[in-house]
Amino acid sequence: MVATTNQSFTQSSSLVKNENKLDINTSTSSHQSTIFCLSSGKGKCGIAVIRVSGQACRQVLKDMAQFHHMPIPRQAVLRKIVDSGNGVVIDKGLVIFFPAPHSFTGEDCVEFHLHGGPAVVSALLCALHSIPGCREAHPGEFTKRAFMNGKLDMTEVEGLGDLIHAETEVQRRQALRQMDGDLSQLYQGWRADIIKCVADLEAFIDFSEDQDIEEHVVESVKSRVGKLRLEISRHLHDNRQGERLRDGVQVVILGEPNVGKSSLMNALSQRPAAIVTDVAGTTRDIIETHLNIAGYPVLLSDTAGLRDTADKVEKEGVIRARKRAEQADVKVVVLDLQQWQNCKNNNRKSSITEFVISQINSLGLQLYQASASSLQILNADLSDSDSTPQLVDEEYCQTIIVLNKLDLVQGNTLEDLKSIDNKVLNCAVGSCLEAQSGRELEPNSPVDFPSVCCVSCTTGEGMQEFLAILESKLKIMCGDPLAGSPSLTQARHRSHLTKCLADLEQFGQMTPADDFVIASEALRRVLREIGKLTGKITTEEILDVIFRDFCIGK
Ligand SMILES: Nc1nc2c(ncn2[C@@H]2O[C@H](COP(=O)(O)OP(=O)(O)OP(=O)(O)O)[C@@H](O)[C@H]2O)c(=O)[nH]1
Repeated sequence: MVATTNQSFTQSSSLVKNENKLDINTSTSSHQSTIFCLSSGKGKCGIAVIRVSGQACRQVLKDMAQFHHMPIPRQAVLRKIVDSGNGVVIDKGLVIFFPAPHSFTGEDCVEFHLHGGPAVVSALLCALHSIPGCREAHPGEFTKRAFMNGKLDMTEVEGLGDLIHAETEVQRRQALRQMDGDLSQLYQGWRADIIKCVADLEAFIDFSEDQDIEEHVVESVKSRVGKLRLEISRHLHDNRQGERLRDGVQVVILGEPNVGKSSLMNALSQRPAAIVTDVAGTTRDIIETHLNIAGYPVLLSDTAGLRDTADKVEKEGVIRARKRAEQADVKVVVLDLQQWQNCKNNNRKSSITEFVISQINSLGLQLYQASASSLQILNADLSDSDSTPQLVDEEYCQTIIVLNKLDLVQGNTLEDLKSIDNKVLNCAVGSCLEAQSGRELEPNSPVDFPSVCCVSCTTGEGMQEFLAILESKLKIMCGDPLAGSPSLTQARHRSHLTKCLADLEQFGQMTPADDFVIASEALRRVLREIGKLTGKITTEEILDVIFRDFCIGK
């Protein structure tokens, strides 16, 4: 018998069926109660939206909005809304019916749009309570039902959760893309590829004794698995752009005492978040504030001034500052231009580059700029399945060097400063730092040198330029959520895909002498991991974790 394409297809579809056997029973059972909830915000407002989902919706429409025939689906109708228990009119408002399965949850759904007074809302909720089979929804229960009824997969559910929690414009864009199914499509595509590979391989195992078997089948599977391996590697080694955007970019302000770190923190957050005094060592602990900078979510940290000190409390502050520096996505290193002015005044020759380098050296901070992994991945050739790069997880961060107290620079020193080309300064400082880090730069590598800029926290001079640089660094760290293939956004995804990659790599090491049955089992494990990723295979425990972060009414 010859392993034909058709056989492969037949196997492929039976494989899908087997895969589906792994699913937990996700269909919503018909005896489930009907749920309702206030879906708009609490408190007095113009309009309140109350949603109902489940079998009792038709009864609700009859009893509370006096529909003897069901209204036209998805069309708002103005009705008097009545408490069917006592016949009292609650309010006059819009009623919309979404019959199953064409609703958010996949069940019959009703939406009431009423006046947003607390008494109206509470009267409607009480009236719904009295309808048999109706109860208030738990947090995220509408979405859980949508998931159970196959309306959304797990990544889309997570995208929806992120959309609800999105606080900045760029976060919103990423969440919307995920909710719209871009990530789901990517993972489903990978799953379909693996199903095809398993089918071909198993056809080969079953029919390999026949001389007519197409010899290239195994090689073709290996090559397709190799490509997939590279795609997943690329997706995993994206310098955590999507996760960073979801969780917030860690921007840490570092420097010696008294250089103006807290002043910069206050200027950025536009409030006196940190105490500013002329006493060196004022800030001891880490002070954090959440900011929205050009649509990017930022966790900004002010830290204790870095210096050797005998003071127990300050010492602990310095340890914390250094630890925080290690976790930073963007390091903002503040230097005091008055110190450079003093050098000049004392006739000590020092160019601004020399000053910056010597100051940074004395702080003892690591200021790497680009990760080797990102460079290798960027340069890898997708068409060559054997070129899976060896990935090195290296620190990846961006640095901005802020020369503060510009207002205190005068005379010739100011003239010197103004005559310097910023690009030349960036390159000079960058080259020195790279040389000191002992790393060799690859030619034409997309390495960003630290950016240097001059500001005065007192007068605000240079602050716009600093903000523009910070914005460009945030863009580099988070990427554009709408460009290219969708980003990995959650640690959960990372964990499943890392396991997939390990199994794909194991498969890639298979030799003709190996047992193909064991090799195909590795691919089946990949299928199971992708199933867990998209929620095809799940447990109540995982569902509880995912839905508990949803708000009531969603
Ligand atoms: N003239 C001038 N003074 C500044 C500027 N920025 C900060 N200062 C002053 O410098 C002093 C120290 O400022 P801070 O912001 O507390 O400095 P810090 O780096 O946080 O200090 P530590 O808490 O000791 O680490 C204060 O007296 C500020 O008013 C500036 O741009 N120009």
